[in-house]
Amino acid sequence: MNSDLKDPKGRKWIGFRFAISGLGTIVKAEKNLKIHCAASIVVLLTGLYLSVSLVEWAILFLTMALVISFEVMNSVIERVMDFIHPSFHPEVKVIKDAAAGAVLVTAVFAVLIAIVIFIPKL
Ligand SMILES: Nc1ncnc2c1ncn2[C@@H]1O[C@H](COP(=O)(O)OP(=O)(O)OP(=O)(O)O)[C@@H](O)[C@H]1O
Repeated sequence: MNSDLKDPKGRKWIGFRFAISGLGTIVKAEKNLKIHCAASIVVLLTGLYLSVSLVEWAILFLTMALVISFEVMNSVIERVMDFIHPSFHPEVKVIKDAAAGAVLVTAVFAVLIAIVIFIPKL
């Protein structure tokens, strides 16, 4: 076991460090996640440029968190399925397609939210 885990002073940071490391690994490996992160940067810059309100910022932050989190979970599900069942199976297809569908739902609504917030300010 990692000796850091026994360090009572560092304990509260351990989960945080592992979480950042996990995110880094997934972002490096997944093209779609890089695209969502790039889109989030564009949204942040657009929000600054168009001076969106505090409530609009809150909605944009929530939306970006939702899309990125769903994409991370989609990648995790893909990896779990590849690990436990590397060969083709119709149920794996259903699971992976449904996980991808969940990301699609968040992405479509994120675009709608961006349109509703940004278009009237242009
Ligand atoms: N073991 C499998 N059994 C059945 N279908 C599979 C299997 N692996 C992948 N697929 C099909 O291929 C699609 C893409 O799966 P893959 O794991 O390659 O993800 P990906 O190419 O990273 O896709 P995404 O763009 O959603 O991240 C799945 O949605 C599913 O339809």
